[in-house]
Amino acid sequence: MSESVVAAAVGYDELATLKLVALDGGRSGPVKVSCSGLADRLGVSNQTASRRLQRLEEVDYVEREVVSDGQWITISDTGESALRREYADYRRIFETPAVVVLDGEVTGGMGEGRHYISLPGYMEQFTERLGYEPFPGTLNVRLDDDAVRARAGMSSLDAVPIDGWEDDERTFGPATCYAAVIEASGETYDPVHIIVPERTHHDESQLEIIAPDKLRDVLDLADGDRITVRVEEADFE
Ligand SMILES: Cc1cc2nc3c(=O)[nH]c(=O)nc-3n(C[C@H](O)[C@H](O)[C@H](O)COP(=O)(O)O)c2cc1C
Ligand SMILES: Nc1ccn([C@@H]2O[C@H](COP(=O)(O)OP(=O)(O)O)[C@@H](O)[C@H]2O)c(=O)n1
Ligand SMILES: [Mg+2]
Repeated sequence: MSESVVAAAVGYDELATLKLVALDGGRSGPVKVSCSGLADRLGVSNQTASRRLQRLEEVDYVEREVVSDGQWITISDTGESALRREYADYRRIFETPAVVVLDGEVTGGMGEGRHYISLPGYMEQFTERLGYEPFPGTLNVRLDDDAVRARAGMSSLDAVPIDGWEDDERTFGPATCYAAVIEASGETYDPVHIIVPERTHHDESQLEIIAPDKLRDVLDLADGDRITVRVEEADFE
């Protein structure tokens, strides 16, 4: 039987039964199951529990050996795959993705990024903590609506903190950097970092990027060009 036919043939009742067999250890080898015990846990009659086990055997999700006081059940690779599909669904529901992909378009800013990035109080930290001296400025990206929502996922990813500091006249706020890769003009470029200054005049819809090079030059970017910024757990050094 093909995988798609099997998937359609087994409903959630059978999957719940398979899950209990797995919890009892059926994934790693034969596990002794009594129909009445299983029926109690599922809240169904003995007959129904027995029918579900038969069904799981018919679609090759389990192998069974019926003995006088119960049955020995082993979950097959196909059965395990079915459980893993459920597992993947729950991971999608509960786990924050380890990759955040943000799409948007290149835009001009207020012309202040250059000033801030050049300040020695920041530049020394960038060089030491990011491993490169950034081009003086921030490439600004106006994020698409769904990217504005997706950027919240960045908070669970690895970040490089940049500390606030002060000179004789004023204080400078801290910032957070996220290692990223950008894709634009059909090319991939890294390392870059998204920089999120704690004090900023931009709202969530704008992303600022720093990199060793002037990205407009190396990637031939102009205002309005599409760009993808991919933030991952991994270190891109
Ligand atoms: C590293 C860094 C530190 C910043 N610190 C401050 C700050 O202390 N106070 C402030 O008003 N804005 C600060 N800003 C934010 C800028 O004022 C502004 O919001 C933004 O970076 C301007 O970028 P743009 O010229 O690309 O539009 C900082 C920006 C960067 C990149
Ligand atoms: N790594 C970088 C940083 C900035 N830039 C560009 O360099 C210029 C100076 O950056 P900025 O942040 O002071 O200027 P705006 O973003 O405010 O326009 C802008 O045109 C940025 O788009 C770049 O191409 N690559
Ligand atoms: Mg900028």
